[in-house]
Amino acid sequence: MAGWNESQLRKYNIKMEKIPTLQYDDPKVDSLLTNNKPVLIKGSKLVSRVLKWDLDYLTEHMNSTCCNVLISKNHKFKYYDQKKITPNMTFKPISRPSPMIFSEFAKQIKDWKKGDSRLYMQQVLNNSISQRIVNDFVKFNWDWIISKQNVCKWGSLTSNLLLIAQEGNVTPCHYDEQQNMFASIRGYKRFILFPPSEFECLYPHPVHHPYDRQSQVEFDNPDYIKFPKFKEARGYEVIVGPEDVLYIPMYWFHHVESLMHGGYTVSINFWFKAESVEKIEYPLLDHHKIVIMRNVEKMLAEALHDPSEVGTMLKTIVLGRYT
Ligand SMILES: O=C(O)C(=O)[C@H]1CC[C@@H](C(=O)O)C1
Ligand SMILES: [Zn+2]
Repeated sequence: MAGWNESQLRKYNIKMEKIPTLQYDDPKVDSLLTNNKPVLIKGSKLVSRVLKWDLDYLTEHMNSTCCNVLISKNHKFKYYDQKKITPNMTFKPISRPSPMIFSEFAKQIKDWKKGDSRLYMQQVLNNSISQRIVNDFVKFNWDWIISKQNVCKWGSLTSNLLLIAQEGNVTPCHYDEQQNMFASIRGYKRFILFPPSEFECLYPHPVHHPYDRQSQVEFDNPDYIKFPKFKEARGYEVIVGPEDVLYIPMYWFHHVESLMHGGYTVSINFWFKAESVEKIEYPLLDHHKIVIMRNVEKMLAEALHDPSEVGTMLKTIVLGRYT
């Protein structure tokens, strides 16, 4: 019995294949990881000793800790970079930070009624959290995850994000610039992943926009006039359940949703810097091309002293000359 069913998934008009699911000791796991290919890994026991991290336990041990909570008028929690909001910009994000102490967050989740704003806790785990949480943190299967970090020659572990979502919460499609091992502690999450080569079908916002790295396409109501290639996007789908670990390769786009009617979910991710020493070899990999495009946007904005002129100059370079 899977513990979930198709009726709990939001419906999108996207072509999707499955992501391979392998046992942690299957040698194919390392070959997928080292080739930047997603894989769902079972049996690693990465977070098995913290399965007790439910709202009651965390309230008891994080009670008065102030945590980073996002609040949204709908079910979407689209990340934005505060530092990229300029004074003359009219930017109205769907979700916004609303820091609160853990016990308040837990209470609002429990008392939530349809129509209320939704909440999503996304709290970086550091030693300012309670001693008990720190004690639990050291019980992760560090030997296993460090062995993966080494076999893939990833850089340092930069952070762990503790994620507590209400059922049905959605993190819209975006990519990150770090390697990610994503572990589920409670509940089920559906991931739709797209390789970096799908960049032109997913239309991420310009680099200097606060929504940098986030797709402009509303999956539940795509604007096929503005984003015609979205029709051709080919994704990969996987359901991540308790104790599963999903490898999300850097620069792979991902849409994440906590299954509807599945209760709240508790997850934790492990973000690693990319290769410690990544020598660029040819032919370039698809994610290298995203890095190059990002550098072109950054360099042009720097040279023009005005990010709003970047699009005009790129059109001048391309239209009628490279098209
Ligand atoms: O781990 C990542 O890369 C993310 O995007 C996290 C931020 C929101 C989380 C979610 O599960 O909804 C996933
Ligand atoms: Zn992400």
